[in-house]
Amino acid sequence: MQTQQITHTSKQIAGLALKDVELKEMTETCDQRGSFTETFADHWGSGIAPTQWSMVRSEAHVLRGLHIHQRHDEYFSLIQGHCLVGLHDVRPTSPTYLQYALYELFGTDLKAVIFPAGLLHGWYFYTPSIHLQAVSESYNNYANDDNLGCRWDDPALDIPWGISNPILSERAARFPPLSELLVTSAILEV
Ligand SMILES: Cc1cn([C@H]2C[C@H](O)[C@@H](COP(=O)(O)OP(=O)(O)O[C@H]3O[C@H](C)C(=O)[C@H](O)[C@H]3O)O2)c(=O)[nH]c1=O
Repeated sequence: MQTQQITHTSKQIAGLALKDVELKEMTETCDQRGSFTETFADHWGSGIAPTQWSMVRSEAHVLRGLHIHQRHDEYFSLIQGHCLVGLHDVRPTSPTYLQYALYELFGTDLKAVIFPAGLLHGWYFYTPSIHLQAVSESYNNYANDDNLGCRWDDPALDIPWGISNPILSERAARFPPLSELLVTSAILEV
């Protein structure tokens, strides 16, 4: 059995270890045909029970988010490309409330960021990329009433993205600052 030679390591590059957030390592087993990697298994005990899996392609310089969901947990794994995953904790009862975490992921070092409801999250892609995403509540259920967001570059988030003028969706370009999101939503009352 061979394992993939890792040239770039997917890891947290800034911020704190946020409560209940996991960077899950995977084992890519290689042979002469290619490789095989388990990307999720119930027995990992990761604390998320996915009800929907999605595969997402992104162009270079795209930033998706920041979004917040108050009911569902989420799983993110980069399969191909190079990206950043930014998180900001807005759970008032969390010991890491209002702290952030920033991860740099490479498709050549498969890892998953798994995080609970109540964390603002977004992903930036340096190169054309493909990622897997899983949620514990399906989009057809949460889209209309649990899908808020805030500006990705609000200084109050503290996230050191190190990028400028990413490509956003029209909706994300209109997102309010964090302070407005916290006031206009019920996040502070959770
Ligand atoms: C999320 C989703 C979207 N869609 C459709 C709806 C739109 O026509 C299109 C793009 O959706 P959206 O602009 O919401 O996608 P993102 O901005 O990439 O949102 C995603 O990334 C951020 C960071 C998140 O937190 C969202 O939960 C996550 O799914 O795909 C679906 O058909 N199913 C889905 O589950």
